Amino acid sequence: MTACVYTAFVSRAVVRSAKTLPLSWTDISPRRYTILVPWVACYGSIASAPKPRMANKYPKLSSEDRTQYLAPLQSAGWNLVDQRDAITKEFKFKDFNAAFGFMTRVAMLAEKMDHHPEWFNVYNKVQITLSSHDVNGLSQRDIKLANFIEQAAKSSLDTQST
Ligand SMILES: C[C@H](O)[C@H](O)[C@H]1CNC2=NC(N)=NC(=O)C2=N1
Repeated sequence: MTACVYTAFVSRAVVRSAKTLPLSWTDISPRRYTILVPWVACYGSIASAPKPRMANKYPKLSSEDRTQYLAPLQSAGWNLVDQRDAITKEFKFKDFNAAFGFMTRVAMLAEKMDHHPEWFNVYNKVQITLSSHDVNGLSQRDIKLANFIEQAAKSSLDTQST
């Protein structure tokens, strides 16, 4: 940290003294080394500083969360996947155009959320599975995306085949 404070003070001097770029390390004058070494030390101290541990904004769903948020989705046709903590649902549309339009809308939000569905599309069918890698299971991210998917599918109701 001392190196960082020192570095801040000499920054201006570095800019002023760096009129020409050195051709090799041996061309750097001892004066410039006194500036360069603290820079390296400064970056080193920042890089090796322990990263503050932030509580996960989207932790794994608790059993209360599951009753509250998963149950309504299960009633809407989402199922738990065997052998892993994930949910899945298959949507069927009128044709490929309707299916792809739906996927496009979902893709927009997924990218914005940085949370992407595992999905499989053939013609008018779209199978979707949701899970969160960082918690190795279901989180609020999956709930948010699943609820949006439900809305997007509903708005394609006229194009959704039953
Ligand atoms: C590195 C990147 O931010 C992560 O891999 C994101 C991207 N998309 C993701 N999608 C899903 N479904 N789960 C994740 O945990 C996830 N994490």
